Amino acid sequence: MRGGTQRQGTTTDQRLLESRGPTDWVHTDPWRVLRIQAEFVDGFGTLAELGPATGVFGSARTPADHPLYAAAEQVGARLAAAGQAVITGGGPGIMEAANKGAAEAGGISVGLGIELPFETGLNPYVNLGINFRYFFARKTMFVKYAQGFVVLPGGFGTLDELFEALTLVQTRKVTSFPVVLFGSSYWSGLLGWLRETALTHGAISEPDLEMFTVTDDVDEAVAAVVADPEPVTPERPE
Ligand SMILES: CC(C)=CCNc1ncnc2c1ncn2[C@@H]1O[C@H](COP(=O)(O)O)[C@@H](O)[C@H]1O
Repeated sequence: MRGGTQRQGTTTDQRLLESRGPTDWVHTDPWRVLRIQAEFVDGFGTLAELGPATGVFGSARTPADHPLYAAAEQVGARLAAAGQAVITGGGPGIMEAANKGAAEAGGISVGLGIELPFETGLNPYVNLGINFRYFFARKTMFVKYAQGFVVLPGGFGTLDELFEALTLVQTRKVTSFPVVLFGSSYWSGLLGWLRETALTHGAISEPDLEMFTVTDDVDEAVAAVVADPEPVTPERPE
């Protein structure tokens, strides 16, 4: 079967060679597939030889004078010192702090940027950057190239990335990622809800709650993702 539609009076190669003319065809879904494909090709090609890496997630809104910015910077620096590349969303706030720590410690500082209507661009501490149009392509890169995650306080974006990692572990799509929740007071409400509501409801099981390390200590956070001696893979109820 042949795909596409023939626009009245023009041919595909004519439209290709036409330098001005309407461009609406470029924006149709079948053509978008090529763009999506290109994002994967670009991402895989750029990151294939990255080596061991940790993802650091957290709020885009944390200001540079906030204690969590300093903590994320230290996390980035210690990860780099331990030979880990640091992968972030390449934006401001916690992402910038982790990239800064990694870059200034001489490490590989990866930023997987995303095109947003309120564009901020990659932060200046990214030394290996890719810009994505599609969140899902970008998220694949996070989970394909990072072997563990340190998640600092954040909003919807951070929660999305955290739960993506946890879902992949829970469903055994990946053997295991060590996941660190940094900032115990920030995460306590969510953890309490998971235990008291989601677990009680039967929506998750006890081992699911053992998938993460909760800490306020930079060294403990880094040790949990770097060493990971006995990664926890939760049992699925039969
Ligand atoms: C000032 C501002 C809002 C800039 C947004 N610029 C961004 N640039 C890159 N990644 C982002 C951005 N916003 C959200 N994200 C993604 O979502 C997470 C943070 O979202 P949030 O602030 O927790 O919900 C980050 O780990 C990142 O991967």
